[in-house]
Amino acid sequence: MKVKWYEFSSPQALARDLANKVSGELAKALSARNKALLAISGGTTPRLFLEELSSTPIHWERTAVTLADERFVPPSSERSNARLALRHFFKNRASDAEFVPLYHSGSNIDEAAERASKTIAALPLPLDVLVLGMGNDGHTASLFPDAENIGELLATLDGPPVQPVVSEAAQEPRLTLSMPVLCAARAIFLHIEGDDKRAVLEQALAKKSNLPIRAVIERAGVPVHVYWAPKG
Ligand SMILES: O=C1O[C@H](COP(=O)(O)O)[C@@H](O)[C@H](O)[C@H]1O
Repeated sequence: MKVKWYEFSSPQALARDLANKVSGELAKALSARNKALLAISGGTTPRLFLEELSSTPIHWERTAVTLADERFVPPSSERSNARLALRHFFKNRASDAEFVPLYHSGSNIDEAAERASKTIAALPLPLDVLVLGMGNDGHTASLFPDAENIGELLATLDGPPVQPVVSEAAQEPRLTLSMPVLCAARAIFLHIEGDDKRAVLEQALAKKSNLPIRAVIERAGVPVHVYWAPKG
């Protein structure tokens, strides 16, 4: 499988190294093009990394930052990935970056996905850098193993860049970047912490599994850099 492992002794050490790698990739993109595109993940793991990244010295004013996935909740909700990004990333030097949210109010998740797709389609894709997370069930972005449409989500080769997801495990409906958008990123990092997630990922990589994380790694156009540390 196309993965490169990087292990750290603590979440702090991981966060510093990952922030430097991601800002290095963005700096390369910014020297080749006028604008760089970054997609970050939500959940609980990325806080320290986002804090570190926010202080790195690149041309954030020429960088657009979106999310790999979002929960169908407004930014005022504790569960919002946008809220996490606004609190932990869009500050320090990165306060100059442009935020491209996935959340749009709408009467249902399909309508919200259509609106988010228009926003993402207007960006100069592909993503320069994608930083994924992973849940203990092997989901990444909001590609949940138990999603009603998971077969279609993983197999799709084109279509709208943002897809709606309904899954019991996810709690609320979700918006996720599509497989083609995720897998076309020029650089892909997977940030996981703790022995449980390590075991899930190792299993997904070792044997033929249907887990979404494996599907993304298999289809990605570049090797996935796995950043792991024990839980803090
Ligand atoms: O629900 C989500 O879960 C994954 C993993 O989150 P974590 O809390 O276990 O770090 C995350 O990557 C994704 O963006 C988020 O929406």
